[in-house]
Amino acid sequence: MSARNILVINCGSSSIKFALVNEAQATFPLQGLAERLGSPEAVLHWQLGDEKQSLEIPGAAHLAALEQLLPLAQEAAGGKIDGIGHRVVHGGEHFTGSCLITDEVLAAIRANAQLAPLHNPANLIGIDAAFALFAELPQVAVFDTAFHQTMPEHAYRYAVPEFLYKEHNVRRYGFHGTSHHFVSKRAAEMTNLPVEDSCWLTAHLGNGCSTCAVVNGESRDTSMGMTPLEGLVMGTRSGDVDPNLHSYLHRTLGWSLEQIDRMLNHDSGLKGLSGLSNDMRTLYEARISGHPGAMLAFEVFCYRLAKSLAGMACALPKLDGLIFTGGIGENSSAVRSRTLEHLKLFNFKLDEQANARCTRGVGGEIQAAGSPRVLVVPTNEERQIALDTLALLDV
Ligand SMILES: Nc1ncnc2c1ncn2[C@@H]1O[C@H](COP(=O)(O)OP(=O)(O)O)[C@@H](O)[C@H]1O
Ligand SMILES: CC(=O)OP(=O)(O)O
Ligand SMILES: [Mg+2]
Repeated sequence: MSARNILVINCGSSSIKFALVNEAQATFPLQGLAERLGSPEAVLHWQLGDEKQSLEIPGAAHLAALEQLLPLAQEAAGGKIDGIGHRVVHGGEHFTGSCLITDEVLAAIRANAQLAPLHNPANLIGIDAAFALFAELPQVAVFDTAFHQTMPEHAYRYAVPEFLYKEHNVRRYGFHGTSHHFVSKRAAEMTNLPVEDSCWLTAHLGNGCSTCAVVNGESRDTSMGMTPLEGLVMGTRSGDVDPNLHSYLHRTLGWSLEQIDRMLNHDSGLKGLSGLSNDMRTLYEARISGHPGAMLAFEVFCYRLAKSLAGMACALPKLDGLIFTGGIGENSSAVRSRTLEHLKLFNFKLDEQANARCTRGVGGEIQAAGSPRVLVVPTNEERQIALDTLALLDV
């Protein structure tokens, strides 16, 4: 049997990420596809226009993009795609692992759309488009939430009346599980520690940001909650605010729930604090030239991240290393450095040369001699999705 090709589709709220993975090689040569779309990267990031980054998401734009992309992907794979893996953000309590997509699975994903309104509807567009074009291929859903189903009840329950959990699914789920899982496994490999006897704090810092405590290969706690809004400061999301903010804004300003949701999900975070941008690269430049909003956004981001990591440490019996990943975690030596300055009690110290070297896909250990281990580990959610898909094609 020749090595199989897996197409990975990650339809996000404002972008479609896309990869082709061949089981015999770490990266699939995507030249054909990359050239046709004018991108030299192996994992293509197809950004939808800025004007589309809103709640009124343009199903049509996602669909149109996929209708153009999928045939090109098939061509790039030499006409042979053996399975399709989809990132699905919210699987609720229903899914503790990846699974083949059936009608029942699709119904369960639709039922969870309320809990991840920015993500699940976009994920469903990807699945529908792939079924329309490749009806005969097995398709697999890989859930952001599945890795966190090992959290103990004291970590996943909110202190609200029990019936809200039992009858209405109100609990913490956690997200970015594919990434936290991938980087913690990879960190164990990089340090020659057995996955089943190693403990990590992970910080996934992309557009969405979350921390996780990983004990012996399992998630024990994470900063995101019922939806991907809880926890850290993110690109456009506020992270934690006082839950009374909703009623306060409603009573004092007359804002509707939709307005408040929109403000917290789209107009807050780095963008709201800086008044400038949700992009850490822009904020970095602006901060150097003294932009007060950019300086404040950077400081709040790093302090809140440090505070979350310190909290996550409660779930660990020991610490083998702190891992930075995601676009910001992998590239911003300034964020890594400033965050660790807030964690003095942990004795973290960085080797600033090693810290500066870790960017653009270069990972490694960055702590100074004698400090607890700190690693930069490039994440690869697409590869983990491909591996899960291959495993399900075998059963
Ligand atoms: N060189 C860099 N320095 C600082 N931040 C960076 C750099 N490259 C990318 N980023 C940041 O990474 C974030 C996007 O991360 P990414 O993991 O690609 O997001 P997504 O959640 O969409 O997968 C953006 O805030 C971007 O500014
Ligand atoms: C769950 C989540 O926040 O995902 P992303 O970072 O892709 O927005
Ligand atoms: Mg991401």
